[in-house]
Amino acid sequence: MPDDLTLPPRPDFFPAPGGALPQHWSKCFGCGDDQPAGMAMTFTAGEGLEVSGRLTVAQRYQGGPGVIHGGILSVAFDEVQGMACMVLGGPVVTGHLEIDFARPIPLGSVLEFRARIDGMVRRKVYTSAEARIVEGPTAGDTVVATSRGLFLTIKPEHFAPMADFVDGVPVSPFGTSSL
Ligand SMILES: CCCCCCCCCCCCCC(=O)SCCNC(=O)CCNC(=O)[C@H](O)C(C)(C)COP(=O)(O)OP(=O)(O)OC[C@H]1O[C@@H](n2cnc3c(N)ncnc32)[C@H](O)[C@@H]1OP(=O)(O)O
Repeated sequence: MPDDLTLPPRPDFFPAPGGALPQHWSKCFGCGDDQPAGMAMTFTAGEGLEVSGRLTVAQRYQGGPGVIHGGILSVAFDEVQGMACMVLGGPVVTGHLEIDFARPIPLGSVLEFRARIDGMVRRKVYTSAEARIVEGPTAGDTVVATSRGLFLTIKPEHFAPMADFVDGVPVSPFGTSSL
């Protein structure tokens, strides 16, 4: 990470710690409630710049026998770190995402993710996150996976070339941007 990072303020529009975060897009595969094939993750504001997310590891997320697929875990980390960027009040996209898979995660587990912005420079937003199993046979305080992300703030026009392919009507979660 660069040395000259700054941290954004926590804005007034952001929910108080423990408050639910709105979906960023109802059709999102990770969190949308209008996406039947999706992962239906839910998110809560934490202290400071932290957010937490929950994922129930459904049978259909199986990769190796009995365990979560690594790609599904990657989606969850992408999503929770993207949601941590919600404090910025405008859209971001993932530029880089890395995951360390530390422990097997059995199907049926409930995972809790915690993520935060570690710093920003220009349009680059550096994030990190970790996951623990909070329900299931191997639940405990052990960190089962960690991630680092780089998100880029974008102008709403970023998605304009995709207008012909959108399934649904995007809206701004806090009314702070056109996405
Ligand atoms: C309230 C509002 C709600 C919002 C809610 C959001 C929730 C979201 C939750 C959703 C979760 C799901 C989210 C998803 O899944 S988002 C879907 C997956 N991601 C994408 O589709 C993004 C595709 N990529 C692009 O569009 C462009 O490449 C982007 C926009 C990322 C950059 O192209 P752009 O032309 O704009 O920028 P630039 O090239 O001038 O680069 C600018 C700076 O960035 C640095 N750089 C760039 N790439 C990388 C890299 N890979 N590693 C390291 N550094 C990188 C670069 O060196 C430069 O640095 P510097 O010169 O300044 O030092």
